[in-house]
Amino acid sequence: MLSLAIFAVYRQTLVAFDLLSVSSMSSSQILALSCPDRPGIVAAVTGLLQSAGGNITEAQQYNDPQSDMFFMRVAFDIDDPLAFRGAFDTLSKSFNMDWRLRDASRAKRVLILVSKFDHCLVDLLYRTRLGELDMDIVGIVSNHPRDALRISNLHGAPFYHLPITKSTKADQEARIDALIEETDTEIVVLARYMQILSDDLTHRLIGRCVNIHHSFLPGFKGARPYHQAHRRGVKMIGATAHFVTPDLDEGPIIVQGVEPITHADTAARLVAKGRSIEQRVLSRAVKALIEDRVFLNGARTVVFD
Ligand SMILES: Nc1nc2c(c(=O)[nH]1)N[C@@H](CN(C=O)c1ccc(C(=O)N[C@@H](CCC(=O)O)C(=O)O)cc1)CN2
Repeated sequence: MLSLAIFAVYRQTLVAFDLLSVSSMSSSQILALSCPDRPGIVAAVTGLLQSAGGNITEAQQYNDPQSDMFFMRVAFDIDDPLAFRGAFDTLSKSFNMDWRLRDASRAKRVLILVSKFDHCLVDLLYRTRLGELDMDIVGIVSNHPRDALRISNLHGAPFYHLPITKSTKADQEARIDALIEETDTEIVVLARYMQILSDDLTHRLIGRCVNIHHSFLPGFKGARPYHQAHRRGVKMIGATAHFVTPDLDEGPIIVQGVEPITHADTAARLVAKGRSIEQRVLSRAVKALIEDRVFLNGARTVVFD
């Protein structure tokens, strides 16, 4: 009886090590690609994955009939991602693909910029602490000194107070630019950052800088959108997370959200009601970006749920 028990423990140990050895070999990868549409793209990608021993865990694709562009996102487990990368690089050339492949276990490096209103910053930090947002916050930049420092310390993220005046705007932005390079930032989040970024910087951040605008764009662009909406007598207010481009508040839209309001709501009430919409919309957009679910499609986007 004892020998049976010992054998059972021995067998379980072997199984555990075997599982460990297998799981230590395979890694989870995310492949995101776009290319001119043509027949055979999915077959070619999935066929290469199968021949490389990849196991697909999630896949979405979309062909835009207007732009005639094809978009695909594949999550998969594979033992040798480097070998697959080499083979896929060859395949991608025959389809003129724009693609990226990364290890899903590596959190994206994100820099957050904030000004006076920090409700979106607080929400992003909280959702990161919960594990809802799997991102590596490499720094928090504020041009206002007040609460952002205390909040950053709570999260343990490096805080950079970069004040700005009319005469120091260019220098201040140069320091942000340097920080993006030094920290190897992948995504820049403007969490109610109330400074217009230069054309040069926005061009260099195309497709990886997101802003939360506190209106349902294209309505009420520019400053004080809630007050504009109140004067217009709207019955819905909203928020829009969009890519940042040189054209203020015109960037491709990633996520939007709305809430009803009534005739009795003052402009201040709209500001208060809007905070939770902004938080919800920006966090959804950041989650989509860090999970490689967002694709630029001309002036629009493709966002895979
Ligand atoms: N190049 C871009 N920069 C920014 C964008 C954008 O789409 N393209 N979005 C804005 C956010 N924003 C509205 O959501 C916004 C921010 C700031 C201003 C503005 O007039 N700022 C003044 C300074 C105001 C101040 O000091 O309080 C300025 O920069 O001269 C308008 C709209 C973020 N940046």
